[in-house]
Amino acid sequence: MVAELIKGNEIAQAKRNEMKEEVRKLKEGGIVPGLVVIIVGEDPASLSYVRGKTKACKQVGIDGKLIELAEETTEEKLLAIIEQYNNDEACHGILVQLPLPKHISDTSVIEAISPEKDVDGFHPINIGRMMTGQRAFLPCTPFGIVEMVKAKNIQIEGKHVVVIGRSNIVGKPVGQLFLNENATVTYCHSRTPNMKEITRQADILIVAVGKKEFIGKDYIKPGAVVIDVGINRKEDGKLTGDVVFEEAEEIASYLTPVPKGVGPMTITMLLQNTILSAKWSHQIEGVH
Ligand SMILES: Nc1nc(=O)c2c([nH]1)NC[C@@H]1CN(c3ccc(C(=O)N[C@@H](CCC(=O)O)C(=O)O)cc3)C=[N+]21
Repeated sequence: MVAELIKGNEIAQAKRNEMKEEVRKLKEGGIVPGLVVIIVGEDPASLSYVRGKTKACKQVGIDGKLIELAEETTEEKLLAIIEQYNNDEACHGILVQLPLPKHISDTSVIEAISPEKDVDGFHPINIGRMMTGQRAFLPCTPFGIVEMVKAKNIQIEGKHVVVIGRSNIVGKPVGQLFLNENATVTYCHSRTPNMKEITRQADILIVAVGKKEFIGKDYIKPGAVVIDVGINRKEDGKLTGDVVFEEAEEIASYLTPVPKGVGPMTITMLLQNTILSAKWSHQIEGVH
């Protein structure tokens, strides 16, 4: 079997074209969705990611503002800037790029963002709302993964989803979202014995371990759907995932590539959340 690729970049582009139209209509009603992206420090990879985010905003007509702060910026100063945008009606979404410098607490920063502008879906209020099935901003990478599986008309209800990884940003919430879609969900992680025995039961295997080409074909049930969330750089500078692509391709039914898989979906769901936030702030209903 040769797996069919789930091309995140194409699904993302189709969604962005629809969003363009949605934003155009909102603007006719005087609403301009606005996103503020804040980065602290000069890490080149992080800078390139946030520039990608503001470029994507422009593509769909969202007013994207990038704030670049020096590495030495104090936590107090960052919190003051967040407070300024919490109180700015033209701003519907605030994203502070992670990781932050060591002298700034991620938790303090995430909790300082108004839950109504937390388009990353990282605030404990949004995590709680997601868990209890209330209206919430869903975290972008997990949300994008569900959307790309749905775009391929792959059934989720009743399927066994195995998540490898338990980060707050990807692993934990992606399992929750698939549970909300009526899947049976199992989590594996670094302390799981006999991991292969579990992952080989997965109908849908979601790999978010952060280790280059860690998952080979021996972890995959023939015909499984494999979602590779990893982004790692190889010695030759090329990007690769947490899955050995050529091996997974031989055995899976569907597979996401890296790059052009989950990454572009993450950014697209950020745009989606910003548009939703603009609607919700004007009491316009909008669904995920
Ligand atoms: N507050 C916050 N929110 C985030 O959503 C967030 C963050 N911090 N910190 C870093 C991670 C990483 N992340 C990516 C999003 C898209 C691509 C992406 O589009 N990647 C392209 C390739 C890009 C390239 O060529 O380097 C692809 O996979 O095709 C990658 C990485 C969002 N993150």
